[in-house]
Amino acid sequence: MAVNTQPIIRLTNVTKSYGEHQVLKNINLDLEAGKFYTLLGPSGCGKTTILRTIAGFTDATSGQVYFDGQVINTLPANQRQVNTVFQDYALFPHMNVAENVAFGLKLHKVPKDEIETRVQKALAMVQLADLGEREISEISGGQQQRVAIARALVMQPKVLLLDEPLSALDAKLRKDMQYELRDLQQRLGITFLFVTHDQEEALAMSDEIFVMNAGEILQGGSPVDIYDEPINHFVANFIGESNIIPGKMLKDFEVEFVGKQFECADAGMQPNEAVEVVLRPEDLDIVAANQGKLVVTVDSQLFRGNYFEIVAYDTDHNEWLVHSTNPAAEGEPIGLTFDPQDIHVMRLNESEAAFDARLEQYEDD
Ligand SMILES: Nc1ncnc2c1ncn2[C@@H]1O[C@H](COP(=O)(O)OP(=O)(O)OP(=O)(O)O)[C@@H](O)[C@H]1O
Repeated sequence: MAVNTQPIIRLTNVTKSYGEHQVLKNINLDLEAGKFYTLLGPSGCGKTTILRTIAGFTDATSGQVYFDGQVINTLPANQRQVNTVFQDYALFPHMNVAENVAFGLKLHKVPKDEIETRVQKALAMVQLADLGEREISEISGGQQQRVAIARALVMQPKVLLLDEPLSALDAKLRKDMQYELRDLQQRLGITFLFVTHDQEEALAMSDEIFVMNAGEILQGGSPVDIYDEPINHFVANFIGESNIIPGKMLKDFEVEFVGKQFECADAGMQPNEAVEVVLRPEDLDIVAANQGKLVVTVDSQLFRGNYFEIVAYDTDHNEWLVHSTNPAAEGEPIGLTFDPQDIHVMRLNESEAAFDARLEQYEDD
């Protein structure tokens, strides 16, 4: 039997403009059924606009939005099999918890006893089975957040859109909810599209992350791929902490930076092509100055609980961030070592679109 690989949601060449301001530029996105996806990017990059376009609250200026293979650009929001959990929860303050969850079902004229069963089940899913009769003003922020999720899940959507649903919670509750949401998604097996500007949250929760900036998706991939192989300076900087150092690709598997040559794992660039080299702070080991592949001078350090964050400078005045379990002496030189596969070489100003364009040109030749 053929496996259905059609994406549940597909966006092709979607743009959105408000007057002169283009807030989405040629968005292409495929979401498979049953996976946890995250849109990650800074404030104002267009994450919410993508969610609203999928939900049917905003019309795309151009391009197509598909649900299960059908174009849904003109389908009203209430007829889409998609529900949204909003950042501010948007609960009805004059209704109790159960009434809030029941609201959408009543609107769809679902029979009363079915409503009761489904509401109870949805409340149990988010561990609020006993709080149905409480007023919204009588529950905590974290519980309100769960009501908002229950209210969306009770509609049995195929896709759940979550717009920064954890941003109002304190750090501890936020971590707990990350686990719970991930667990819920896996148990229900529906597609989640989650929006955040918190890279740690995105890395912890997602099957796949789309990193956005200024209305564009710069890179999509698994958390490990995006962390280990950032496509450009922006992604490297946005996902985790990085040392990004200017360099030159001498030939395949050989790169130069800070005036020295290093073996690396990258290939396929022009000889002597100008590049940027990414080295993660946790991939650098400190050794005696005369044994290092590079020598840097320690400027300052902070104790971060399970490691020391050390700031140092090389002779070209590049700043180096190093994570070490041992402290270093400020003002003193230290040696840094790293493995060839810890060096990640990036082309300058690389984006997936630019890469794809190059590939197409290559295929046409
Ligand atoms: N109705 C509107 N009219 C004009 N501009 C809008 C409108 N809605 C959004 N924008 C603009 O579109 C851009 C993208 O907004 P969007 O809300 O999608 O960003 P975001 O990535 O979700 O940001 P945040 O993380 O702050 O919520 C912003 O510059 C915003 O000001």
